[in-house]
Amino acid sequence: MVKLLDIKDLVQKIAEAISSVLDMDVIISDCEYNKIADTKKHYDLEVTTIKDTYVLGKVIRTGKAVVVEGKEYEEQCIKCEGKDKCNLQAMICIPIQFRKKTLGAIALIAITEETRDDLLKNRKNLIEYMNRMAELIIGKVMEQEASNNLEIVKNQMVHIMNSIDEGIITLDETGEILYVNSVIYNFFSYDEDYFKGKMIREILLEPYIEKLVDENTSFSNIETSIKLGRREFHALLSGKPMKIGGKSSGAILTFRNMSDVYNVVNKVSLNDLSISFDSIIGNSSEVERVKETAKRVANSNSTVLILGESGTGKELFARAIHYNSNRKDNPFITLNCAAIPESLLESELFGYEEGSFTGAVKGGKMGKFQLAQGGTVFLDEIGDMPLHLQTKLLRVLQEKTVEKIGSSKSIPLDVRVIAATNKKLDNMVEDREFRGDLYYRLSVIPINIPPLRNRLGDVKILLDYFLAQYNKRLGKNIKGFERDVEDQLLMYEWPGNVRELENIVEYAVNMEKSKYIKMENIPQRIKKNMNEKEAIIITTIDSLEKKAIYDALRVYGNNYEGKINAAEALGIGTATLYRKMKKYEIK
Ligand SMILES: Nc1ncnc2c1ncn2[C@@H]1O[C@H](COP(=O)(O)OP(=O)(O)OP(=O)(O)O)[C@@H](O)[C@H]1O
Repeated sequence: MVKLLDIKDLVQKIAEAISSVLDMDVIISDCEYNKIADTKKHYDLEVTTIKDTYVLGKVIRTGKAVVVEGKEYEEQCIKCEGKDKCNLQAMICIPIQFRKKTLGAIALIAITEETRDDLLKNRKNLIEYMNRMAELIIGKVMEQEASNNLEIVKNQMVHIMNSIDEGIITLDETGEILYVNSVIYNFFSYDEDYFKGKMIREILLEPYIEKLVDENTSFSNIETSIKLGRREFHALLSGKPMKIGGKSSGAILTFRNMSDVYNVVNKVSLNDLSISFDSIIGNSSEVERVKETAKRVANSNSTVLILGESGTGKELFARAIHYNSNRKDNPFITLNCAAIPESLLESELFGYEEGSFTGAVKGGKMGKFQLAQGGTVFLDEIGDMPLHLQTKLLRVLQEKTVEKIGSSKSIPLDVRVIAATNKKLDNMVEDREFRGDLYYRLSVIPINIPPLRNRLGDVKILLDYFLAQYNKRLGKNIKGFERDVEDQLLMYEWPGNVRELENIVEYAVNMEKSKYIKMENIPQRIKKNMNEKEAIIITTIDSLEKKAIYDALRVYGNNYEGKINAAEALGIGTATLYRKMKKYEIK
């Protein structure tokens, strides 16, 4: 609530205006007995504070007007200790009221006989006139209140705009900058006034902004940069026209700092996939060795090429390398080169500008390299990358910059590349299916993950690990595998490597109702594998030889000529045949 004290100067002016028109003195008090105005024209009593014992005090207390016809008639005056110094002849005192509350009072004081007579004669008109003056004061109070409220709202708006993470610039309908929030001016270490009054095109020349200002066309998420001096604010820009009462009144631009965009990406990719080397299970010397190499190179920026069959854990290693490097707080972005149609792969990798091809999304798109800024790009199945993109990838790796499709602007990159494949890249290089120069560029640090069948010693620990994992996930308490099940799993060759093992455990834990996993919950192919082994009857070389001789003699006959032909068919000499027939007792 605004107080009269807040508009003291104005109230004093009103008091002086009344005083000079009527040639009387005016004193105005607020409801807290502060003297707000005093014309001091003829009045002798030095009023510094208003006392509630004064007539003014009484009017404030009661909210009712008082007319004093002379000091000797008014109780307040009779009791007043300053009455001897007071040359008051008559007075009209009215309350200033607003929303049924008394905000103060106005006293009109006549000092001379002449003005006393005037005052008393015209008391009705004067009270009316003073009421108008009180209304004028109230009007000013309301104005002040509205302007205070406006100021509060404005301050709140500025506070809100400065507390959000996005940069904001507001424009008038000609494109002149009205307001810039702290994200923008702090970034450039300028103060707000540097921007105010400039035309937006002086700091940012974008066709979208021209269209926004001229045609009220909104846009969103355009990648752009404001360059001032040596600093560059790299952002995703959106713009919306502002309308007040249906009338166009400028526009608002919002800038999402690219590093914040990357952080969001990072948070998404961090969700549940941040892993350490400890979550790579295996105690075979092969796995230990690979882990050791990966740990050692984690903090280097060199490109890593991970080779290994499908399901051996290539992506797991790539993640462990990233999350154990000093890039761990930045994004880990994966792209499976085999899973994306060739036509889309290029734009997924490098991004594109709006309108660069049919079907391009409005506003363009950032490629994986850009999204991984400061972090790591994992290019899975790199062996499936088409040759023309291999050339482009090589350029990106060498120049450490990327150009979006349809743009000639180079964006500097700080990205580490980890590539992986289950193909024999060296053979592909020989067959000219993979560029040799890219192969050498990628395989600065080669890491070979051996297939599970070459480290069957890891199977037991992996089975126990995944059993515990799926018990936890599925809320079960399966203690282990029945003896014959475990024997079979330990002997299986795992063509699908760890992924296959994990899937088998997941299935079994899902299906098993007892405390130990039984044979019936193990896929047929593993049992088949075993059955096939069991069905093979291993025979000795001698018995095979005996059978071959026997069969040949049955075909060619056991006479002299038959034996010559049989020996020839068996690929041995006739003498040898006679010797072996003797040995095997074939008559
Ligand atoms: N040593 C390991 N310890 C724990 N889990 C593993 C291990 N190796 C692989 N896995 C798990 O096996 C599954 C397959 O691993 P991953 O995807 O890393 O293999 P990949 O070699 O990249 O496969 P692909 O070539 O098919 O992409 C994942 O669920 C992974 O967590």
